Amino acid sequence: MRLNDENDEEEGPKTMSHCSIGHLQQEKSFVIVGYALTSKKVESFLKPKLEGLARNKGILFVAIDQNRPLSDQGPFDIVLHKLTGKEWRQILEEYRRTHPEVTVLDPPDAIQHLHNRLSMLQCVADMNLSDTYGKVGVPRQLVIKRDSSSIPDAVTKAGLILPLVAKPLVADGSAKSHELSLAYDEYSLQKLEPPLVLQEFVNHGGVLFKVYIVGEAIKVVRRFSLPDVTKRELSKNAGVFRFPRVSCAAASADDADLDPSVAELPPRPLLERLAKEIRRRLGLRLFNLDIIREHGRRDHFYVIDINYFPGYGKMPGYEHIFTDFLLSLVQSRYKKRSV
Ligand SMILES: Nc1ncnc2c1ncn2[C@@H]1O[C@H](COP(=O)(O)OP(=O)(O)OP(=O)(O)O)[C@@H](O)[C@H]1O
Ligand SMILES: O=P(O)(O)O[C@H]1[C@H](O)[C@@H](O)[C@H](OP(=O)(O)O)[C@@H](OP(=O)(O)O)[C@H]1O
Ligand SMILES: [Mg+2]
Ligand SMILES: [Mg+2]
Repeated sequence: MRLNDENDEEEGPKTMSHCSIGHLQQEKSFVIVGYALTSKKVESFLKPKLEGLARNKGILFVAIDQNRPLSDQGPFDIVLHKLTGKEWRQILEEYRRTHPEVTVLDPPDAIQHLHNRLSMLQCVADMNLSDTYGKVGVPRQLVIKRDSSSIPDAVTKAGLILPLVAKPLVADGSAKSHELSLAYDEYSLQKLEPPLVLQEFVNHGGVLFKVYIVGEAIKVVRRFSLPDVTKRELSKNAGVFRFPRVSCAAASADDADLDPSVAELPPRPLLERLAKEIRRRLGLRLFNLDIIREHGRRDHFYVIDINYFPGYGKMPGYEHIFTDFLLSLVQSRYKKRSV
């Protein structure tokens, strides 16, 4: 591996056909990052600018062939992945056991926490984060495992306040796991198919904060979100409405003409504490958080979603942040070995 990064000018990527991984590894001149990503993710993340910058910093991205044993490939310094399924998880766990020298980003069992919308937010609830900068919680929520006819009673018993956001319990990256609905009355929820999480909708002025985390680096952007629901609207409407992935759209709300009390970013020290705690508690390094501010309560924040290996392509300056992070991982391993 080459640890200096003084020359980080951007350049187009070179393909691996010109040089073998073994040769580069042998010379210990490159950090080799094996990646197992969907083609959609490769397109949005592994852009020419990232590959070019990485190469100039001594990092090479190499595609993992899922049809060949992982141990026969590489050798890798780092494995980067976002694929689902039990089989892939087992392959990675086995690889981690037999290759402790390789950093797998991130460990599959840690990622599993994010595949269930209840366990995803549990660590934030447990944290009970409250300091001079503000308070961070999660919306009150209820899980419906089966039997949709039980929903109206369950909602009343739990004392949840309408409207509710209904989210599939499983958040595995499938299109279905992103099919969310807003319910104005509990009876209409019987139309939906459990397993579900029913979450109180928190008015937040139609803007949310996406907090991207790459190791210790944090970047926050504003995105458009669902508009507030007024008491009047609630009393006049009934039913359950599917809504699109509004905050996932690449359109940023950073330049929009917004009410300053809505647009003000959450205090940096609060986000740093939150991110650090989630990293520690979940053992994750690559994720983002969706955070909203309760409308009219400057210091009250709610985490509503955590995503593993999100769309970093939409994070400003991700190429520099990501490559620095990869180098820091190798450097810290290197230091550990030489003490
Ligand atoms: N409790 C809530 N209160 C207010 N708005 C909410 C709440 N939960 C979700 N939303 C709105 O719905 C959107 C989608 O919800 P969420 O982020 O949980 O879904 P997702 O499918 O996991 O999204 P992503 O594409 O970020 O993975 C949020 O970005 C936000 O606009
Ligand atoms: O494919 P799944 O596992 O569902 O993950 C998605 C995340 O849930 C989203 O948060 C990502 O979008 P953002 O980076 O806008 O959060 C989204 O980014 P993308 O729109 O670039 O694909 C995905 O990473
Ligand atoms: Mg989200
Ligand atoms: Mg999500």
